Amino acid sequence: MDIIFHHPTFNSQQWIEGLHQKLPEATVRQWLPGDNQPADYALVWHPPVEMLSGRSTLKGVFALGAGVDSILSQLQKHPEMLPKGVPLFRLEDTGMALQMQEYAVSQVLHWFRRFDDYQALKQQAKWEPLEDYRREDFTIGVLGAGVLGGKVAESLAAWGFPVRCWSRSKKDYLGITSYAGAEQLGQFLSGTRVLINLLPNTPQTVGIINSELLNKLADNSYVMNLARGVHLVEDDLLAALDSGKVKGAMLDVFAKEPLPQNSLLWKHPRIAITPHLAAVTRPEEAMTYIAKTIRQIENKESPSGQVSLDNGY
Ligand SMILES: NC(=O)C1=CN([C@@H]2O[C@H](COP(=O)(O)OP(=O)(O)OC[C@H]3O[C@@H](n4cnc5c(N)ncnc54)[C@H](O)[C@@H]3O)[C@@H](O)[C@H]2O)C=CC1
Ligand SMILES: O=C(O)C(=O)CO
Repeated sequence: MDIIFHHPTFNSQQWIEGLHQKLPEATVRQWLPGDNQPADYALVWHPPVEMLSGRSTLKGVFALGAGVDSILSQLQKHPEMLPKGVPLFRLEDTGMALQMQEYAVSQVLHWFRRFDDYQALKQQAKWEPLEDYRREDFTIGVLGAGVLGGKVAESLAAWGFPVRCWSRSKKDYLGITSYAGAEQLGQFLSGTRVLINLLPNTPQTVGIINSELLNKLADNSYVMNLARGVHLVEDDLLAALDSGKVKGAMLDVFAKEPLPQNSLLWKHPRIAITPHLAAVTRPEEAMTYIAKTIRQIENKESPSGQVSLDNGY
């Protein structure tokens, strides 16, 4: 079995050795330009078109992340990159859910305990105890309740917050109110105090966090974007912060990354920023999942994690 690997920043040797340990029968090699030798599987992130083009003998392509928007947009321009019938897989959790939970829970608690307000008071050297927020006024809404959003919702419910989620179809997470489809988006937003975005980037979700949506949230709401920058209309967020509708935002992802130096987001006192690291690929867990999936494909079983090209995620 031959496996080719390409990632613009990962340590290829670590992956080649790690995969070989988990799949001793496999020959794993870093793909280099000009290599058109046979391959059964390809592990990729931002692959050059020529790496995959015409490889009709592939049994599977693995994206080395959870979001497949960049590879799907490349495919739109170069459909020959994924020969017909070759399944595309993505990383399902593989250690990312825990990272997302850490990120979301710590920030929600930061807002809930009013540390943002105390930080502002501290700037003025003011000793001023504020009224506590109540959990019942702190409903959390998770946009996109899939592998990551579902786990984030569950971890916040465990802290006693009222939690709701919104997705394409209804979910059955314990203690979480589930809304589905465009027709229930308004209901989901009404009364939501903290909005956490974990949607995939598809034509249906681009620009979803805009003025119209923000205006439907509870007053003094908070926005956390952990999915993709294109989900959020940055100017609309700035306007909602300035009008007072939104009290604070925590952003991990941006329409343009790295976030340009002249972006107004940097300077806004009520926007916190992290450089797209809410959840990163953990090599050990990712390799375990990929090795398991390859074995399932070889045994003609149906593994989970296959991307639906029709749904776009
Ligand atoms: N900031 C970061 O470091 C990271 C960001 N991500 C982002 O998180 C996203 C979510 O990842 P997963 O939970 O693994 O994806 P998933 O595919 O398991 O979940 C997606 C959820 O969104 C819902 N959804 C999709 N289209 C919808 C629509 N039009 N209307 C309503 N609901 C819709 C689905 O029903 C599903 O519940 C990824 O696509 C990626 O963009 C992922 C990993 C790290
Ligand atoms: O896996 C993903 O989709 C990511 O955004 C990783 O940072």
